[in-house]
Amino acid sequence: MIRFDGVTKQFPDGTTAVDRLDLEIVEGAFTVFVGPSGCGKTTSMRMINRMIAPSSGRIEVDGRDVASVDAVALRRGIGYVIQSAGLLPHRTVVDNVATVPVLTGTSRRQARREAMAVLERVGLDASLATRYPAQLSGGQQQRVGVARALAADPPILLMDEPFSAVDPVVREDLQNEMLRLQADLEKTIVFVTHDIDEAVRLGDRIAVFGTGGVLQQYDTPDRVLSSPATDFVASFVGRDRGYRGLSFRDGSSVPLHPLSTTRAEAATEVRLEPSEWVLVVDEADRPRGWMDVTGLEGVRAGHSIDESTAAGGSLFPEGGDLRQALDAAISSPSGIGVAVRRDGSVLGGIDATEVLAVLAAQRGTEASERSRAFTESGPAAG
Ligand SMILES: Nc1ncnc2c1ncn2[C@@H]1O[C@H](COP(=O)(O)OP(=O)(O)OP(=O)(O)O)[C@@H](O)[C@H]1O
Repeated sequence: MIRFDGVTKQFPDGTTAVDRLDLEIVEGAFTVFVGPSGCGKTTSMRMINRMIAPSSGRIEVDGRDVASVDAVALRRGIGYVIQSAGLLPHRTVVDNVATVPVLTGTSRRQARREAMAVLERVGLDASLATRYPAQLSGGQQQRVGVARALAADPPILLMDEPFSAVDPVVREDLQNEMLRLQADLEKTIVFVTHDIDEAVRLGDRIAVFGTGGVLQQYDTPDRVLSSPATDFVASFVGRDRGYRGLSFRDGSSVPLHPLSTTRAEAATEVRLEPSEWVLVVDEADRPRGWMDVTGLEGVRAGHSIDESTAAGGSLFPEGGDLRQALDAAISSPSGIGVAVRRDGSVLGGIDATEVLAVLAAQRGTEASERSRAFTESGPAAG
């Protein structure tokens, strides 16, 4: 466990970067420090591995004050990943990853063998191992940075904006990889980002920092979105926080309705009223697009299915959440969302108003549970 106890950091020029921080970071949890630029996230993180010393207060790692522990020994148990990956340019990928184990006494051969296994773990092809960092893409360099931090198998991993320099698609890949790794490794991870979406996606717990290094809220992503503790948090998480919060709600009780579908080869046989739509599916029953009367006339006139259908919206995967359900319904040209099985075949149709009814029902249940807890514990107990 990592514990901040009344920690303040004031730099010599008078800037208060972190202001009386109290925080307990749970072992094995993915904790994200989030907030706008300059609010003390990086400073707080760097006080954990003693790269920065607090002006007052105390930081404990596993019950020991970090100020009293040898800094080198402390850092051996704490991996550190930064935005630029921080790789050594004149060493190959495999030797970058093997650096720390070699420094701590593992033979070069053994360290390289282990480095190859870690590279595979972070999703890097073995053929990249002999390249130099400059011969890799930004996303690949970040993976090497993560591999290097993991090579010494530290129980704690600090990650400072590790994915902020890569494009959004690669970034999403890296985030998924991180979630997959963490499910496996269960390290104590502290991750700094200024991107609330990234925080919500990755974190078990989120610490929202505000101006002047004051901690605003420390909570689950769901609670940060649904019950911001301060106006600062509310404005930081943004106007569409309610919609984002839907991704923490189970969509399994959204009603599914039979859908009118047709195979592409039979599309010319379909009968449609002017306001009706039919979902065209392929031979495996997977959606290809929506067709209305105009599209049907097109197919009958010899146009292709792709030319005659409107691309479907996003799909609602079996087992998905309420955000995916609502998005599927409102992004569909027909107004009906399409639910699909794991193999991509059509499962049924979704109505947006029914998704909202499920949300209202879930909220109603939560409200009555809260009021029961309040009555049982008595107003004075809280
Ligand atoms: N060595 C330093 N000397 C003086 N002020 C500093 C120093 N390092 C950081 N600061 C200031 O402390 C405050 C917090 O900085 P910090 O880097 O922790 O913020 P951050 O939330 O991580 O921001 P960013 O996302 O931009 O990195 C800022 O006002 C910054 O300018």
